[in-house]
Amino acid sequence: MSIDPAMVADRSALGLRLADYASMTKPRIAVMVLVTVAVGGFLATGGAPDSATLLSAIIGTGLVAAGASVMNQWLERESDALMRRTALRPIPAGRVSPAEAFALGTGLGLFGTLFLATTVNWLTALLAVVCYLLYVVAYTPLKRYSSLNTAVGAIPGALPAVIGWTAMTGQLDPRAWILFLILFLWQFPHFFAIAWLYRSDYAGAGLKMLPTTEAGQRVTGVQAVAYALALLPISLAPTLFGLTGTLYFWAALACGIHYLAYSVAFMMRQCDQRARQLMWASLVYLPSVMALLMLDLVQGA
Ligand code: HEM
Ligand SMILES: CC(C)=CCC/C(C)=C/CC/C(C)=C/COP(=O)(O)OP(=O)(O)O
Repeated sequence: MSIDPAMVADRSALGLRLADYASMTKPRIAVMVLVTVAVGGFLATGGAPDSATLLSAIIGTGLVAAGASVMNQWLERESDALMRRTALRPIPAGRVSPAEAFALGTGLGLFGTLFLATTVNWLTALLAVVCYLLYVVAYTPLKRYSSLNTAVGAIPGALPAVIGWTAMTGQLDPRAWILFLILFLWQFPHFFAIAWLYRSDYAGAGLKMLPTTEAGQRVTGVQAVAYALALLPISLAPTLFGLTGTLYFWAALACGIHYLAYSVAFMMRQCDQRARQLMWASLVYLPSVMALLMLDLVQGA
């Protein structure tokens, strides 16, 4: 049997296209977002969520978040082309057309919302829509105008935890906002470290981040410390409000001190090396605290 070279070429072209689509959904960030949905679901149910509903919430939110990330890249195709970190993304590199990305981003958003509304509940679908709109319609355009964009972007970054909660209970509960606050505050040192590393890229593309101005550069480290400091007591709130036990309390305290120490080190000497270390510390902190919450909840359930 002979192999048709045209068919092989077609298949590998399709494979490359699907890989491009997948990369536009920012899969590593999406996975972490979905972990926060799961933790929200575990927290709402004392560690014993209905697994079918939670799985539906994870799939649906994943589709909406993926759509939002594609739309973010559709909107930023011109500024992405100007930055070294993003110039090779599928749209600026010319491998995926803007129209195709727009269709994918809106299609995933719509399908994910309908999926959540039919398999989970309407409140959860509504929160996902709010998240999508805040990310795409508020945060992304605001990057051109004000460094306050980070505070706006941190809302859709943190809301998925609340989505996990409402998926399980069908209602909003004040305790769901504890997890929201942990995620909200975590994002500032996370992003200030990243924005420091890419400050000239951002400035060159006309995007306003805290360290893209001299005045902002002077306070980037102080602000990272302020948010890491505020995060410390908030991260202990799950135990203080009776959601988790002492195992979580002490381990979260240790994680918070670790994150704070790297923020302080960056404040004391703002340089690329310490910014990179802080970025890594942020990427250690979040999965650690999420895993600790799960561990404590599952153990206590
Ligand atoms: C204001 C909010 C946020 C901003 C502006 C932001 C920005 C970024 C940027 C630009 C990177 C790429 C760094 C690089 O290429 O070296 C990154 C990495 C990352 N972010 Fe964030 N982020 C935010 C919130 C979040 C949230 C909410 C999560 C998850 C819950 C998250 C998880 C991650 C992860 C896992 C990485 C490393 C993997 C990767 O580079 O794709 N981030 N973030
Ligand atoms: C359910 C739902 C819609 C959830 C949204 C979750 C989500 C994708 C959060 C990400 C938060 C965020 C501001 C990322 C950085 O984008 P960026 O534009 O600064 O990153 P970039 O420069 O790499 O494009």
